Amino acid sequence: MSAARHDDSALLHFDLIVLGGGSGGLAAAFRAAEHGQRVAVLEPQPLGGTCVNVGCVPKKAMWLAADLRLRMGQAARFGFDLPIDTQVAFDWPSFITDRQRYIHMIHESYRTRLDRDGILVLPSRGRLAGRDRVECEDGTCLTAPHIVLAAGSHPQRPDIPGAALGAISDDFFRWCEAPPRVAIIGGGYIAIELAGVLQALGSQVDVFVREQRLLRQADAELVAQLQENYCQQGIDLVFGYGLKALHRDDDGLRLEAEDGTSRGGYDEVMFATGRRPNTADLGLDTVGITPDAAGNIPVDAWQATPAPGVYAVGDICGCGPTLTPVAIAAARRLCDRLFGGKPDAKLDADNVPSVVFSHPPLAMVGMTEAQARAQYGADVHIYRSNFRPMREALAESSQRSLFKLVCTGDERRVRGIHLLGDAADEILQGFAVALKMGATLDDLHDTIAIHPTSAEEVVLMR
Ligand SMILES: Cc1cc2nc3c(=O)[nH]c(=O)nc-3n(C[C@H](O)[C@H](O)[C@H](O)COP(=O)(O)OP(=O)(O)OC[C@H]3O[C@@H](n4cnc5c(N)ncnc54)[C@H](O)[C@@H]3O)c2cc1C
Ligand SMILES: NC(=O)c1ccc[n+]([C@@H]2O[C@H](COP(=O)([O-])OP(=O)(O)OC[C@H]3O[C@@H](n4cnc5c(N)ncnc54)[C@H](O)[C@@H]3O)[C@@H](O)[C@H]2O)c1
Repeated sequence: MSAARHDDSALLHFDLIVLGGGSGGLAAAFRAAEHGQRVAVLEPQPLGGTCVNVGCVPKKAMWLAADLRLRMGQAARFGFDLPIDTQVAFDWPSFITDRQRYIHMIHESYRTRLDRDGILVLPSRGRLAGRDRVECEDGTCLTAPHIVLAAGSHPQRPDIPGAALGAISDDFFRWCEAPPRVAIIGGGYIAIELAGVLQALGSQVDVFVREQRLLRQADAELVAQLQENYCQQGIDLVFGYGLKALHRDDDGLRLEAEDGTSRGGYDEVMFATGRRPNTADLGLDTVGITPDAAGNIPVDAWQATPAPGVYAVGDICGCGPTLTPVAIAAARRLCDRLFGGKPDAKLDADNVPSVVFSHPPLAMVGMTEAQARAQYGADVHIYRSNFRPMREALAESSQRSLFKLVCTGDERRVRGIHLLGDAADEILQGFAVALKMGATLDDLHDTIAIHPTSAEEVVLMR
């Protein structure tokens, strides 16, 4: 904290206090400081929260390693002197050192920027002690007219006997090798992403899903193609599975199903069964905030909680998809509104693009076919391209890509773009802008294709 900006008499009084130094909290702090505000951030863990420490960043690093492994398996087909489907040894501990060095650089850059902007960071949990007051673990009290709750969420284990024997995604980032046999419980983002990484890096992965399909929020046709690709990669997908209990026996970990069957021999069982907001011991009762049944802090469209002056952003309020850029966007807009003279600034949670970092990645923005049919009935027009990308064809792999446009009306307004395939994670961002601007199929067709790419399929679909 710069002495020039905070004299002793005002040391404990701020314009804004932020609880949580993750994606949303840091974005709020930086934006408020840009607007000349005196800001304090309370964060008991390493800076950056879930995304930087046990989420997006280390996950993407592992995904990149897994992707490289899969590509190396194809190298012989491209003339390299390597056996077909080669399993080059992967030094997991050495990669973790590099991964953590990269994460350390992010911590350092945050620290530099916080110091530069005169933001006070206290390594403490915070607890509301009134509408304008926050208490630190050592009893220090800070006051401010504005408080932002950005304390995030944590992985949730199901309430079954033996649940404590299972790992959660936080544990995955501490592993130093691929366990030979892994069972993953859940069919959402985390289950799919970690299944792909582990299988590529040497584990035999079985995924047990309560529903009859993976990824309930994604378009059903793309999910069917992804399921086929995963099966070809050797991942065993078990649908309609109700887990009753988890035991350890001589063979390792054993799953007991509700239908009486059991499967054992697992070295690790990982729960990827959703997350719950971090609202325990936040002092919400002192300001009259009651979380909803899912544990989310209630907020209106302006991130305001029922307590005047207290706001919430990110996973803790679950408004919009629980994604890093959503938490950041909500925080920046809130601070632009409170301190930046932009009275209309608020999060627009419609048409948020997102990517599941599967192998290959699945990218989506806007409506699925099912959502469009529910809203527009028969006036929905689907365009699709199911193809084998050049790399897979050259490598004689049967992995396929599926790109799909969901359009409505005579003008064929693009309502949804769904891409499963190599580089879909990088392709979608620009097309998401087009969708948000109201592009029609003709607009896509009027754009000259970039050849030869997978991306050109988006402007060539008929
Ligand atoms: C495995 C995994 C992979 C993910 N991958 C992606 C991805 O690829 N792309 C994407 O967009 N999103 C991804 N996400 C989701 C993304 O990480 C979250 O949506 C995002 O981090 C939420 O930001 P937040 O600021 O709300 O919370 P967080 O980033 O979790 O920050 C909350 C912070 O608050 C702190 N805190 C808790 N209690 C208190 C307290 N009482 N006082 C002070 N501080 C407190 C915590 O220590 C934490 O640092 C992933 C999540 C996981 C788990
Ligand atoms: N690439 C990304 O952007 C990315 C990656 C990871 C996580 N995230 C975010 O983090 C959130 C949390 O991820 P997640 O995968 O934990 O949650 P999720 O909500 O995506 O999926 C949870 C899965 O667990 C299942 N489940 C829940 N309770 C269960 C139980 N008792 N028994 C069996 N199955 C159960 C659900 O049916 C679902 O399939 C995501 O929704 C997403 O917003 C994003």
